[in-house]
Amino acid sequence: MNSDRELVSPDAEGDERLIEAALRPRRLSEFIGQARVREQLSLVLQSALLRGRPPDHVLMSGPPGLGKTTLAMIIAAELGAPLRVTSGPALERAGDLAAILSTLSDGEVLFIDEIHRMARPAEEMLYLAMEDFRVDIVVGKGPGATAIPLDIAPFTLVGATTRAGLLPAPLRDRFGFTAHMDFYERAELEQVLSRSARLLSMTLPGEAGEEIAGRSRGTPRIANRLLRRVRDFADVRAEGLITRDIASAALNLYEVDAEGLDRLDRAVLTALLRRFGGGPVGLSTLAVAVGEEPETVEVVAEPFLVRQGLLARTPRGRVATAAAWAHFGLPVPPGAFGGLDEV
Ligand SMILES: Nc1ncnc2c1ncn2[C@@H]1O[C@H](COP(=O)(O)OP(=O)(O)OP(=O)(O)O)[C@@H](O)[C@H]1O
Repeated sequence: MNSDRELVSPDAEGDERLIEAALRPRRLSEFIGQARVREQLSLVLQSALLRGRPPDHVLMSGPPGLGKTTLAMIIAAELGAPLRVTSGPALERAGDLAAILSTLSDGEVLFIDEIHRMARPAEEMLYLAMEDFRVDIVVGKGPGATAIPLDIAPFTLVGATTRAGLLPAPLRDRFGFTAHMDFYERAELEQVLSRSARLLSMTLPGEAGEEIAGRSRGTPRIANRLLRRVRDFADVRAEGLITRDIASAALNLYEVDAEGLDRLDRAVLTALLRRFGGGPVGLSTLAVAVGEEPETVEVVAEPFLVRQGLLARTPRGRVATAAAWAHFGLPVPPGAFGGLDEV
């Protein structure tokens, strides 16, 4: 059975990947929300089609589960180009990347997920490939090593990262367009849910969709996952009938709270409030307190907590806001907020 962490985790695993594939929008016009990114991207793609040239390289940044992979697939579909998919951690050596780059076809879209986790030598090879559509294949070792230049087909790189700040400037600068993906509004998630319900042949009344959307952590992947748990609950306990109350009972059962906070979000806030008096406290100290890697706390939990106005990142460390104290029904102690009246 799923733990609440798995249920609201923004990462997809196993069978979920298959269901996700079925629910993915295929064209830009079907993609819900992210209006600004959609419009910007549409211009980049249309002008490339007009010129008959591959568009500039595209970087997408933002928390997991917001649709970066979906958009990469859409870019290829809109261009009518083939898509090659890889990820930063798979590119350990320059040779791994060279093998892909040298077999790209004209105009192909190369999607590198988690591009900030690519090994350094591969990254350096990518600079030249992005700029000049060329790679230098190094033959031999030591002083006798020679670089043999190899032309590659013009391609479009689509990179995705949850941590744009970790990308070295020379790599970041080689992208002609950066799409900043943000958490979805509740109304947008309602649209995602009603589209998914239609594709899954479910009847989802608006009020029930509203309830699920409000608990989806601003993330389409989580919305789709909660929808399936509500369907399970309705099938077993309510003869398949979904109402707001049934959705709410199902989500309570799975311990998804009214703001959609997951186990990690709650652990981070509880540690911050109870162990560190609301902060300020450094990221690594906070991460140790919840038994997670600092990167997980920073990438997975914090962006949503900041967006919900529950946590602030300050130069002196992480600070819980008045709303965080209120969320847990705790009184704000004197001297809270680390002396900052901003929060
Ligand atoms: N704008 C959207 N409209 C409808 N569904 C969406 C949208 N964005 C994402 N989804 C749904 O959410 C799921 C997750 O999206 P996707 O895999 O593209 O996220 P991601 O940002 O690439 O996450 P990760 O980086 O973890 O792979 C997809 O299956 C898709 O069904």
